[in-house]
Amino acid sequence: MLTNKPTIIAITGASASGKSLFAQTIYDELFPELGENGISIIKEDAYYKAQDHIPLAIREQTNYDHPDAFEHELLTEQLHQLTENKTIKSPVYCYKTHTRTTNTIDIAPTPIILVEGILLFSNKALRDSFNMKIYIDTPLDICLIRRIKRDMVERGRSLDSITQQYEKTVRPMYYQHIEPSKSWADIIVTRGGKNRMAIEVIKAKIRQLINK
Ligand SMILES: Nc1ncnc2c1ncn2[C@@H]1O[C@H](COP(=O)(O)OP(=O)(O)O)[C@@H](O)[C@H]1O
Ligand SMILES: Nc1ccn([C@@H]2O[C@H](COP(=O)(O)O)[C@@H](O)[C@H]2O)c(=O)n1
Repeated sequence: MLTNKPTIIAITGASASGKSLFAQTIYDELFPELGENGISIIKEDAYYKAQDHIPLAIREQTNYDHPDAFEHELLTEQLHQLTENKTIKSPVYCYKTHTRTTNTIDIAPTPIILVEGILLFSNKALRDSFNMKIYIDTPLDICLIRRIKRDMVERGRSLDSITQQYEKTVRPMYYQHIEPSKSWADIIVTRGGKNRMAIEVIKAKIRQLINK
């Protein structure tokens, strides 16, 4: 049971810019002090729309870099529930089948909630849920190299499918929707998930929020 409303910290930026690594590093380094009742991570990717009703070959063509690919209303509603001290059932997404699994994960309210994803600032109601907005600003060519390596190993993709998707949707949507959303950020973090000074600054701010 929380006595104060959670602080919700959004971490956005291009695909493979280092959002997950940045969030996970802050989580791991604060976990010994805060414990599992102190800090949690929510991934925007979990809120990609379910596509069970669409054949797999068609799902492979979906534009996953457009705001309409996400159920942002559900994410906004669930963040609101967390601020009301309620436990949520967060969806679980599968990048191989391009839809949600039948599972959900229970996430209880914690004083600090890190939310990470590519289009967190694209929806006003969602954006207004955040107490702190961080943009990870990594050059797009670096992101592409990281994405190729990651998606081949972790998301079951071929080099051909990664480069086709990159040209068709990932790159254009970055310039249309993600890069302009930088203007909503309170803090811009250069380079990515290993910017040590940025990690220390955010950790210090979180400690201050927890101890006040
Ligand atoms: N600063 C960095 N230096 C080297 N590798 C990085 C750095 N930041 C992230 N990575 C790696 O790049 C890949 C994509 O990073 P990830 O955090 O998953 O990006 P995102 O969540 O923004 O899509 C991962 O394999 C991650 O370990
Ligand atoms: N079925 C899907 C769903 C999403 N993607 C890609 O994931 C990217 C966002 O996730 P990051 O961890 O990289 O931020 C996004 O760029 C989508 O293109 C996908 O390929 N397939």
